[in-house]
Amino acid sequence: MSHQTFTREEVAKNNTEDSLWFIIDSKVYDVTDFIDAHPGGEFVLKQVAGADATEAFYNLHRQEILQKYSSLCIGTISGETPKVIEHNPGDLSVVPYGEPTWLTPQFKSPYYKESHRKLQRAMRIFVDEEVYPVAQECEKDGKLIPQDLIDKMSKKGILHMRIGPGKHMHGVSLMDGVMKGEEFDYFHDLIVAQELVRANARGFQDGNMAGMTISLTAVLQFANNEEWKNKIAQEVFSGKKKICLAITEAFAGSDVAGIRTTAEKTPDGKHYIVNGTKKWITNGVFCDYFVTAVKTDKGLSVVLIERQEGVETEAIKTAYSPAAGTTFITFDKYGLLGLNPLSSGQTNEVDKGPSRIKMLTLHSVKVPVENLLGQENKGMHVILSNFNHERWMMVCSVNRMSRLVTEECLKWSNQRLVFGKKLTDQPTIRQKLAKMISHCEANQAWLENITYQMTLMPYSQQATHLAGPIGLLKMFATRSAHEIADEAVQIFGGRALTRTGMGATIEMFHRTYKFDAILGGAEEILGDLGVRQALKNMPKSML
Ligand code: HEM
Repeated sequence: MSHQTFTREEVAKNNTEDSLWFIIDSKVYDVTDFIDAHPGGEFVLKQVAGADATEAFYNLHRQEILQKYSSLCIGTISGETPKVIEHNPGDLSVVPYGEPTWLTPQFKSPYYKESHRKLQRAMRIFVDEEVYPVAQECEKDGKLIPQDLIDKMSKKGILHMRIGPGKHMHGVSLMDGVMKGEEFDYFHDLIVAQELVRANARGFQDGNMAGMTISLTAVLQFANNEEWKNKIAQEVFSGKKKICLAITEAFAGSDVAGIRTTAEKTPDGKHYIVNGTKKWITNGVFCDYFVTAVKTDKGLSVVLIERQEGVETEAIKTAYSPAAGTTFITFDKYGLLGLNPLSSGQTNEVDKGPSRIKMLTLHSVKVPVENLLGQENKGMHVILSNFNHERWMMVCSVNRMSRLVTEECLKWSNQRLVFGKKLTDQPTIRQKLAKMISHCEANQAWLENITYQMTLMPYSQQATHLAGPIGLLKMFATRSAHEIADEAVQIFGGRALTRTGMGATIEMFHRTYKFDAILGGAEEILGDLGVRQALKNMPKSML
């Protein structure tokens, strides 16, 4: 920005098409060459030529637009200081309730130590500078996450952190030495999950290695060969290979026991031959490894299948961006013929429109028996073992996104003028905001309480005591998301229905919050789980 200063009289003289200036927040903008390109049209700009357009501008745009178009700014009004607060990478929100209580200067929290604060700050800067711009682009174009960003995350230990605390963190330096992997606990885990959500792109959010967070854990906990386990873990943590969880099928969603994909042992007992299909597999379109639930002779088993002959992946069109890489998978020894065989590393693009499906068609899915995870026919234990962490992570994310939406509503209703008044002057709008804030705060407080219990319990005890509360919390968090999405649309009106402009975040949230209400266990199933677990602990005697 130029440091030239002008008087308001000088600006007023530049009020024609040949020289069109105006003032926004004591800064002078020369939009003469921008008139034709302005998405809101030239007419509105001519109406404020030479004048102070601050109120008109903030009634229609967000602050970031001025940062993006900063080259239009030619100086400031002499003797005046801009009032609008600009957001810099790493900054905390100054909007009330824009951050959870522990990040609000006036409040204290018993849960967070210095290492949590340091990690939060480092993650915030990384997300603002590196993840956000990529996420926005991928979300828009339907592109898959670029390898370059995966490499950066790997170097900072973010891929390690996303699996949660554990032995895999030992010896890992996090965020260029901000803390040691050994110190990493579930509150650090919560921070990583909530900061990543701020990239504000729901499809990309899942495309950003969500598959790994729910599948690599099975390899780390249940691999039957230490050397093989370390090889897979090393490949995935370095970002060279991608892994996902393949459980659900057209025939089996929350009712995992209903899966129909079969794994038959070869006569020599050295391999399984896998046949079947898997649906809604997050990241499947670009993965090298699939942690797959299969039916073996006497029950369920879990095997790691490598992308190979007979594995075919096909992107599914969903309500959110193809950046998520949601997949339909076929394990078929006959496969489909005549389609382009592509290796996962060859493309980071999913076409849009009718031809956007990329298939990987190879032949014969032969899985070495060494790839069995846990014991044969005891796969249910493997599958269930990660559900709690997955659901807890989803609560971290959906609640942070709900907060972001609430923050957007607070900002918008405080700047938008309707009938000559701010939206916040209307009691009905304040009621909506009250409801949204309360849902965010209630969920975060419950989440932190459960997280604290997690820090004190080994994983086996978490399954016994926390599966129910986590189920109930996830149900509540997604019911809250439903309420928040609904109220946010009413506050933003027509702008909540367009994918660009002021209401873009609201439109995306309203279109996609249901992913969280379904994935990882549907609301109804989780509510039921929570109550059934509580009933199990009811005293036997009459009360
Ligand atoms: C440097 C100054 C300005 C820039 C860089 C700018 C840029 C933009 C951009 C990028 C949009 C697309 C919507 C969005 O992303 O939010 C937009 C929309 C719009 N702009 Fe501007 N604008 C400027 C000043 C103004 C002023 C002073 C007015 C009115 C007096 C105005 C009126 C509008 C209108 C009516 C729309 C359509 C908004 C809607 O339907 O929601 N713009 N502008």
